[in-house]
Amino acid sequence: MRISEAQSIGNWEHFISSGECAAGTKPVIAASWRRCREAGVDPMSGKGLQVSEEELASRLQEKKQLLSVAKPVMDSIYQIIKDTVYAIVLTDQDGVLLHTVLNKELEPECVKVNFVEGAKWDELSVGTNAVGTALAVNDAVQVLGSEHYCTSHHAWTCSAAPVHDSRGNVIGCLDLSGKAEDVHAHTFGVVVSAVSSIEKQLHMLEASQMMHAVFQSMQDGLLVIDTGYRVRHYNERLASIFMLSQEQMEALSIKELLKEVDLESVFAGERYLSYADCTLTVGSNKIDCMVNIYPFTFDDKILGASLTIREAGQVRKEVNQLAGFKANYRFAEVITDNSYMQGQIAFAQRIAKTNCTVLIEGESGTGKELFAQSIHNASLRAGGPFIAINCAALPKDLVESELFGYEKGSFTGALREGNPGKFELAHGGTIFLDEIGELPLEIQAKLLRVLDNHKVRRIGGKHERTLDVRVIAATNRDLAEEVSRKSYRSDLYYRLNVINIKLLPLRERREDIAPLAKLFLLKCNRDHPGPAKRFSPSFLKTLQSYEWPGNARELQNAVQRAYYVCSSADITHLDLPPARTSPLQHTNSGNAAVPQKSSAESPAKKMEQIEMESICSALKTCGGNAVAAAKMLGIGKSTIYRKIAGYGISK
Ligand SMILES: Nc1ncnc2c1ncn2[C@@H]1O[C@H](COP(=O)(O)OP(=O)(O)OP(=O)(O)O)[C@@H](O)[C@H]1O
Repeated sequence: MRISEAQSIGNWEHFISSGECAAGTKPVIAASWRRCREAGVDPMSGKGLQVSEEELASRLQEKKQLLSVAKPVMDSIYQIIKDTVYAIVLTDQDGVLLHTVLNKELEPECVKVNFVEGAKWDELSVGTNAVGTALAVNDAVQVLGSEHYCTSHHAWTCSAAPVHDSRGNVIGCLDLSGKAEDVHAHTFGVVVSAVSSIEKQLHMLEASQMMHAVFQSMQDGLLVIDTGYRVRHYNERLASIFMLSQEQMEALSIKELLKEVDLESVFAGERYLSYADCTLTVGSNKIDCMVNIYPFTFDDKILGASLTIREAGQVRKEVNQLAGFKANYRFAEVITDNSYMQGQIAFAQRIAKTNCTVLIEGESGTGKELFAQSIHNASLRAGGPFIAINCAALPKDLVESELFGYEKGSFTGALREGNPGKFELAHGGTIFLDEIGELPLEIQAKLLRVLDNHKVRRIGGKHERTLDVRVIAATNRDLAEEVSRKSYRSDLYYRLNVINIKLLPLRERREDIAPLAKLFLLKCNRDHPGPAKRFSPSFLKTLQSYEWPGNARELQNAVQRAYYVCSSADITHLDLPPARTSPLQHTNSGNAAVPQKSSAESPAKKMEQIEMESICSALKTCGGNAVAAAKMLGIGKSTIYRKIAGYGISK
């Protein structure tokens, strides 16, 4: 119940003289008076304490966001009360006035008690007052006339409520102060509801800033459009994917951009659309992207859609990293004591830095892929993918789609979304086309076009994609010979053969047998726990006397096999399979992948017999699976296919 003004003054005088609170003093006021008395506040003073200009500037800066939200609210309150003698004041959490909106009539009164911007109105400075007390008790407070601790404020009536941030911390205080005789029952309610509106807006601002940060920090491009196909929001990542300025982004034609996408069905109410692979049109640019589309609703009505857009190149880069499409070997790991091979390494190191197409010739297992990987790793595109593809291992009718990709529905069996080819996957890196001699003639023409203009058109595709891919091809066939027999396109051969590297078979660089064998043993010892094994002189001698038609790969497998078979620390010739212990004559053939034909009695003939039998038995063990059989024998896939055909073995 409200007490009379006279009674209220009596209560104040009683407290000031005795320190006792008379009955009828509001508890919140009584508690404040006691705090003020204890702190030694002078009841005869009551002037706001002015902070320095620098301090005020820094406090204003700190409360920029609060001010931006509170000022319009204060202005709209002022519009309602402008004909009354009132001041609307915003302070920070320490009670320092940051912003005031007031009726001119009140100005002199405010100046008298220093109720102006930059003055501090906490309890300690000016005793009980709505701002100071609301901040002290963290609650909305109304202080009427002589409830103020200092006599100079007894002509005032003030209502104030603290403002909180989203975590509940007090960050300021809103106050409505006027003449005591103008006291109005609704003032307190106005302050409380204005503060609640300020707090809600602050929370929304915080949430929207959080959303903005999430938006901008996304690795994907984000685009929000409305059902009228207008751009509503986008993040910087998207502008950088599209390579557009802010103005260009805002003027973007969504219909043109998303002409491949069925937006109508999104707006018609389908929940979600996912385009695994989609070409976006930005002006004259075509950008391959992965696009997800999610509609957004308000009051159950679809207002638009949000799109997440990832550059296909970026996705592929990540997939390449995860799937291990990278080159492991470097030139430092290529072992050779042969001077010709050392020259080839030096040459390959030099040309690695260029973007030239390279053709590596050599028998199976001589280290062609090792060279290709080393060239990639020594090149400027070492950070990009290294995609190896064996042209001989691909079914003829799939070579084109594997190399160049296909669009959705381009042929029976094509994936719904379409698929990028190996050339696209190699964008920014190197493609290694092994067994290039096996490429069907019609694909040779298409490959030639790609090499000439660096553009790829997927099967069923409408546009060409420009790619940055270095091509390294390899063959164990004599391509020049194939060209002269017209079974290989001469133009493609010359286009591939810009840089030529020839690798010698192992039998023509026998000095490499021992170092390579030692390297392979070192790897075995490193990969297996337990005491290290070593070669006996008899083992190395036997290795030297063998022809190694499967070259380094065959040697590697022979060493690995011996390592596993050998039960002691010394690996001897007895740990080699019988074929490797029967010495062969040197054939001295430069590119002989298939053993040379000779008389029925020759050791080479015997070797062929052994080889054929080994292949048959491996095929039998592997249920006719040539790839598994090749693995078992330690020879390349293409080698086994060639030998199966050469010996006329039926799987
Ligand atoms: N000079 C070398 N130094 C170290 N390792 C080698 C060397 N040459 C070949 N190797 C090893 O031999 C194996 C076969 O090499 P690679 O796969 O490069 O041969 P390739 O000529 O590409 O064979 P294919 O034509 O059958 O595909 C690999 O494990 C490789 O590491």
